[in-house]
Order: sequence, then structure tokens, then C-alpha cells
Amino acid sequence: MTITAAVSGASGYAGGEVLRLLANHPDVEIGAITAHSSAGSRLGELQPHLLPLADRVIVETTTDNLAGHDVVFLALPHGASAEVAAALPDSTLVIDAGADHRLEDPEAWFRFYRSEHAGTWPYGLPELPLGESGGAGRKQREKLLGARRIAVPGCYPTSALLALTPGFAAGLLEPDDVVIVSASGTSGAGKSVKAHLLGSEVMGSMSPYGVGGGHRHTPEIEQGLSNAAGEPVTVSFTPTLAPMSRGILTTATARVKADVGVASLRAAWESAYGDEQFVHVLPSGQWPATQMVIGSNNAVIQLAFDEHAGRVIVSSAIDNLTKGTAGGAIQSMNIALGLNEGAGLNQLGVAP
Ligand SMILES: NC(=O)C1=CN([C@@H]2O[C@H](COP(=O)(O)OP(=O)(O)OC[C@H]3O[C@@H](n4cnc5c(N)ncnc54)[C@H](OP(=O)(O)O)[C@@H]3O)[C@@H](O)[C@H]2O)C=CC1
Ligand SMILES: CC(=O)N[C@@H](CCC(=O)OP(=O)(O)O)C(=O)O
Repeated sequence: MTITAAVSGASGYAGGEVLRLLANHPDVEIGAITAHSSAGSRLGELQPHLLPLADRVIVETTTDNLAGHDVVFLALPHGASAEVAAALPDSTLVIDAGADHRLEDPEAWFRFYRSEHAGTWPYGLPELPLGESGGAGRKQREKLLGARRIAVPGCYPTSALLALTPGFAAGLLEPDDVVIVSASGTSGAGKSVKAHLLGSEVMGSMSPYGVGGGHRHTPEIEQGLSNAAGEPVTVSFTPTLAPMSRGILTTATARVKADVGVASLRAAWESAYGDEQFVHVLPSGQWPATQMVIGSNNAVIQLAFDEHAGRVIVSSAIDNLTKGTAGGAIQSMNIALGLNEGAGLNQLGVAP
């Protein structure tokens, strides 16, 4: 069976990465390629690395152009996807890389995005614990089976939730003392020109932003950790910008509950990800590096118990555009449509 997929936002970084991965997907035929100001251009002008698709022409993002596909990927600015999705039939699988449908709490949405909440869709991070009473050992992928609307997580939340949910799901961590610091490549900010992203500002320098609890991914991370813990979890999250185009390295720390030791911590993470094909707990002593995962749908994780401070330190690395966006989107599509979960996602990291 061949699945037809349209990609909206095809001129951007996220849409371009969806196309790169779909071009290698054994079950998918790429249909309409849509965007906004670049409609009418050859894809090769905007995504020169997508050589086999270079002569395809980008068309406007309209319901007519997106109609008639089995799957529609939306990689649009925040706030643009709800209207597009509403005009598509319920039978079309719509996968939104934007933030519009990730949050469960409309108040949290309004606080961070200042617009009306568009509703909540199943969350496209299959490896998360299901986080419902009676759901011990079950995963979020259950909610993606047969889904026709999926919200792809933010890139920082993907790295932070993969890092910390095993400890919360196993009841090993205190919910009120979680500190997360992530370094991201600049592609996380999208293609549009921003003063702080000019080459001479970014090259050879690192800087924090969204400091003091202001980054919009804070409620998304808290939502995922709270669901895993079964109680509210409070997070202090600080993103930093790193002089690289792709990749996120997250360092997440949390206070460990009394009488929890290194063996139970390690067992929790290893059992959470032992059967997962894309999330790898590295052998003891080997620490994540973004280079291990660039271009791939993999996440690598390592943890240590800092007994002196009573904290677990978890490091995770992902490619923000692959596991953090397009790879996660395609993995979720595969699950929703009953395909092999790893189809089209067998790329390894690019190192050095
Ligand atoms: N970059 C990343 O690492 C991640 C991005 N995301 C999300 O993916 C989405 C896209 O991000 P990204 O690719 O980085 O952004 P870019 O700025 O690189 O691309 C934006 C895309 O949206 C199109 N677009 C802009 N306005 C409209 C509109 N009104 N109607 C239709 N299309 C429009 C643009 O088309 P044109 O160029 O023709 O105007 C372009 O194709 C965002 O919601 C982002 O938050 C999610 C996770 C990670
Ligand atoms: C480096 C950088 O700027 N990163 C982006 C996050 C990208 C992402 O995941 O964004 P969405 O939630 O918008 O999908 C930021 O901090 O705004």
C-alpha cells in the first residue's frame, strides 16, 4: 500500500526535514509541497540538499492543494495550523509540528502563547509513559495507534522528557526541584532572519535566552513530567543557543527521593528504554554528544547519581530537526497508520 503525503511549510527547516526523511520512506509517495511566500518557486531553490525533489514546485497552502492525501504534515508558524487542519476531513491524518495542539491546559496555552487554545491532540512522543492510573509500563504509542490528529512535541520538550520521565514514572524523583538546561543549534529558531542568529553573533559564542521561566516549552515539559509522575512537577528550564546548526544537548537534574540509590535509578532508565529502537541509554561512563545523533531519529541518554547533592544528573542528545521534529512526526505517522514504526528512519548519526 502506498501512502500519499502532503508537506506544508516545505520551504522551512522542519518541512525540509520531513521531506528529506519521506524521500527515503518505503511506503510513502510525496504529494503536494506547500508554503506561503515561496509558492511558485522550485523546491531546489529553497532546499538545495533535496536533490531528487529539486524540480518539484512549491504551491500555496490551501485546502484544495492539501486535499486528497492520506497524510498532511504541517510545519507552519504557531497559530497557523488549526485553521488548515479544521478544513481537512477527519479521515486525513494531520501531523502538526507546531505547538498549537500540544498543551492540555488552555490557561497555560494562553499564558505562554497569548491566543485562543486550538485544542489538544495525542502527543507524538511514543516512548513516553502513558501516565494514566493503571497504565504502569504502558507507553504513549498506544494513544497514537489509529489517531488522525497528532501534535509533534517541541524539540526541547522531546529531549527533556526523554531524559527525565523514567525517573518520575518509577516514583524515584522529588517533583519540586527539577532543573533543566538545554543547548540548541540555531536551526531550532527557524529560517527567518533574526538579529541574535546572525553568523557573527552566534559563531564561537553561547548565550542563554528565555531565562527565568519565560520559555514557552516550560509548561510542555511540566505537562509531560507531571503526567509521568501522577502529581504536579515544577521545572526551572533554561535554553541556550550553541554555535552549531543542529542538535540539542540537555542536562536535566532532579532531587532523588530518600533511600533511592544508583542501582534503582539505572534500572528505571534501562527498563524504560530497553525495548525502544530510537532511545538508547549509553553504557556506563559514556556521555551523549550531539554528533552521535545528527541526521538520525535517535536519542542518546546517560545518567549519574550525584550522591553529594542527592541529585540524578541526566544528559540527553537529539537532533532537534529529526527526533525533535520530523523524525518524531514520521515515527508517529508510522504508528498511527499501522506501518513498521521505524520505516524510513534507519539513518545513523553523522560523525565527525
Ligand atoms: N526548527 C525546529 O527545530 C523545530 C520547529 N518546530 C515547529 O515547526 C514549525 C515550522 O518551523 P521551522 O521550519 O523551524 O520554521 P521556518 O521559519 O523555517 O519555516 C516556516 C514555514 O512556514 C511557512 N509559512 C509561514 N507563514 C505561513 C502561512 N501563513 N501559511 C502557510 N505557510 C506559512 C513558510 O513558508 P514561506 O517560506 O513560503 O513563507 C515556511 O515554509 C513551527 O511551528 C516550529 O515551531 C517544531 C520543532 C522543532
Ligand atoms: C534555538 C531556538 O530558537 N529554538 C526554538 C524552539 C524550537 C521548537 O521546538 O519550537 P516549537 O515549540 O516552536 O515547535 C525556540 O527557543 O523558540
